[in-house]
Amino acid sequence: MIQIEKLSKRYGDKVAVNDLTFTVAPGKVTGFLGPNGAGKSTTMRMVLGLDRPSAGRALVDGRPYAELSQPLRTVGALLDAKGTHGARSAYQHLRALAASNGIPDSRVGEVLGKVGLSSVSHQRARSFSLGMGQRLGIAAALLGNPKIVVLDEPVNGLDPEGVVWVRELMKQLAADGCTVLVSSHLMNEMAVTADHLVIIAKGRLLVDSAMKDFIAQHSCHGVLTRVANPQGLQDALAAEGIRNTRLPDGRIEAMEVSVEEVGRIAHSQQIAVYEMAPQTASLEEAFMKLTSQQTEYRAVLEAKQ
Ligand SMILES: Nc1ncnc2c1ncn2[C@@H]1O[C@H](COP(=O)(O)OP(=O)(O)OP(=O)(O)O)[C@@H](O)[C@H]1O
Repeated sequence: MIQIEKLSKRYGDKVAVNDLTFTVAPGKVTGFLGPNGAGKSTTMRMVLGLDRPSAGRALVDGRPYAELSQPLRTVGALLDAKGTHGARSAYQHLRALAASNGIPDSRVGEVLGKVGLSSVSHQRARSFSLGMGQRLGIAAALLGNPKIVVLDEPVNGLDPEGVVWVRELMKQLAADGCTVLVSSHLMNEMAVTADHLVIIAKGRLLVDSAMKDFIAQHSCHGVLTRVANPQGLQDALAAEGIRNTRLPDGRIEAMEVSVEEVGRIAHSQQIAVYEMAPQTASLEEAFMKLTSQQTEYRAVLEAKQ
């Protein structure tokens, strides 16, 4: 388990993390989301003892990271994929990490196989692509067979096959009882990976909820329909208690209803239907809406003259 308790971090005048409290439970993948500059990496760095909190504390397995005697055996982390010694081979890099944490050499070959780098294990890490570097970082995180895994943007730079692999790996770790904290910018990716969701913006907690509750609350379904008699359809929908609006182009948007239901209602009124399309507001949109007022860095598109 990871416990974040009233955690804050200031850099001079800048408050990067602001009075954050949440718990990351075992047996689940917890997605940690927020826009650029929200404070995700800073929080993870404090969990891993790489940054000192200005206030509050972060506990790993009930203790601050600094008090763990063989930390890689308790918590594995992927923070910066370029954090490897470029002149070393993948094998040498992992062997050095294993030696400093009392982990047998045999484990190095195992994790290299697990992340698919066995065939390049003697190449210098410097020659690795971004995706291979991510795989090596994940191998390092898994080296000590830890019960807690912290991954900062693990799918960054991975090809689609790699993205699916990381997703399955995290689910497997959670199924084995591990505590998995994974940061991302991508709400849709988290929706299919994480069981629990923590969203922060400007260092503050916005959402701490089961993923299924967040999805139920924020993905709204509707149907867009073009018919011969818009007013007739609107009246019929309203008579069945279905919220709807007429768009400027005359199409009817019905909320929280299926295509089949709207089709049945139109048919019952003998209204000719020319077009129907299901509408789903994406979770990505919900995430952007939630964080839009809280975004630290936003690109400004210049209007065309
Ligand atoms: N060492 C530092 N010195 C000064 N400011 C910092 C430092 N590290 C982070 N910050 C600032 O703290 C804020 C939070 O940064 P952080 O990297 O934790 O955000 P993030 O959510 O991980 O962002 P991203 O998604 O872009 O990686 C940012 O405004 C950042 O500029």
